[in-house]
Amino acid sequence: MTRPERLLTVEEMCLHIDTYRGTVRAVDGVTFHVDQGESVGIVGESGSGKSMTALSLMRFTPLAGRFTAGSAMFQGRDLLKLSEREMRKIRGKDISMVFQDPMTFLNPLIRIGDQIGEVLVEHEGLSRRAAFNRAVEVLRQVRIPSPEDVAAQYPHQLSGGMRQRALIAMAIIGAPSLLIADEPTTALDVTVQAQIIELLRGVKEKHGLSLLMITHDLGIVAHVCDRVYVVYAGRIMEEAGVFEVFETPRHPYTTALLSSITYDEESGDGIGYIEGTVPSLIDPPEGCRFHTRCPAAMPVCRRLQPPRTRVSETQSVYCWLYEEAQDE
Ligand SMILES: Nc1ncnc2c1ncn2[C@@H]1O[C@H](COP(=O)(O)OP(=O)(O)OP(=O)(O)O)[C@@H](O)[C@H]1O
Ligand code: NI
Repeated sequence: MTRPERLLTVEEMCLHIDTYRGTVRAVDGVTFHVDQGESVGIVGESGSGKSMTALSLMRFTPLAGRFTAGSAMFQGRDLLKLSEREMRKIRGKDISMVFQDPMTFLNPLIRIGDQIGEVLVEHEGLSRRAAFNRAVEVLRQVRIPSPEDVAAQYPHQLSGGMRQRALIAMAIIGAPSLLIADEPTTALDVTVQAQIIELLRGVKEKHGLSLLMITHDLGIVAHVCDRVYVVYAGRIMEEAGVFEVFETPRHPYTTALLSSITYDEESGDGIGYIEGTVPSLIDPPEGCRFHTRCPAAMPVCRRLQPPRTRVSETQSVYCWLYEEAQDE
């Protein structure tokens, strides 16, 4: 078996944001990777640092944010250290991103076709007209009906689902090798959600790109991802192949997340929501971040951050339950 090529390697990445209330450790020592052609999920509750992890890779982080440690190697370069000018060459061309709310990214004053074509004007030197025509083609690829008409429209003239399709068109027109999608369906109707997820899957296959899917929804992970990282309060708790995460979850947090989604099955009972909320990342718990909500917490969990324990080729867990030397 040939080893797939590594596309992105993030090691011990820390993004700290200074606020008037203190420093938010939004991403706090996160290690993960994405291989060529792979679809990787980052899943966790609200406030876990998923978006900040994604935005860090695009360097769309808040002004008050600082990378205090770590690296994010992409095609031989550390994304965390590039200048804004170098990043601009990468965005849209090598790495692109789809957001939860397309309106935060689409310019309301520019025609859809011109916005989508912009990356070709900027990076490939195409004329406005040629770029517009290519945009129409890509709008067709993402199955927008009457793409010529839509390309000439403005964002507010489109429905939410169509806007998200347009954003996906914009994300793929530059043929990036990595597409990051941050909760791309959360703001959409349920039926439209399924269509957008299917579209992303299709786009990934067709263009052979890698997908980093940020979501709180394990259903989407099951549907789209090859592997997944479970995050909590700015740290990774577990990483696993998509079957492993459902069949043999190891971390108590992963188990809790899984039980929180089984409620809508036949019986309707057994609602296992996770008690409590994600702690403030200004003054997060010592030791394992999850110990304050963990049913299996031991004294060591309160004091020391658990190391990574490998349990299979593709599964690792950061939990003292799996560490031999836990009585240190
Ligand atoms: N601009 C900002 N300034 C300061 N803190 C921020 C800022 N944006 C986010 N945070 C904080 O960073 C932490 C991580 O937030 P993030 O948005 O990455 O979480 P998330 O996992 O994406 O959650 P959600 O599922 O709600 O999108 C949170 O504690 C949040 O309050
Ligand atoms: Ni988010």
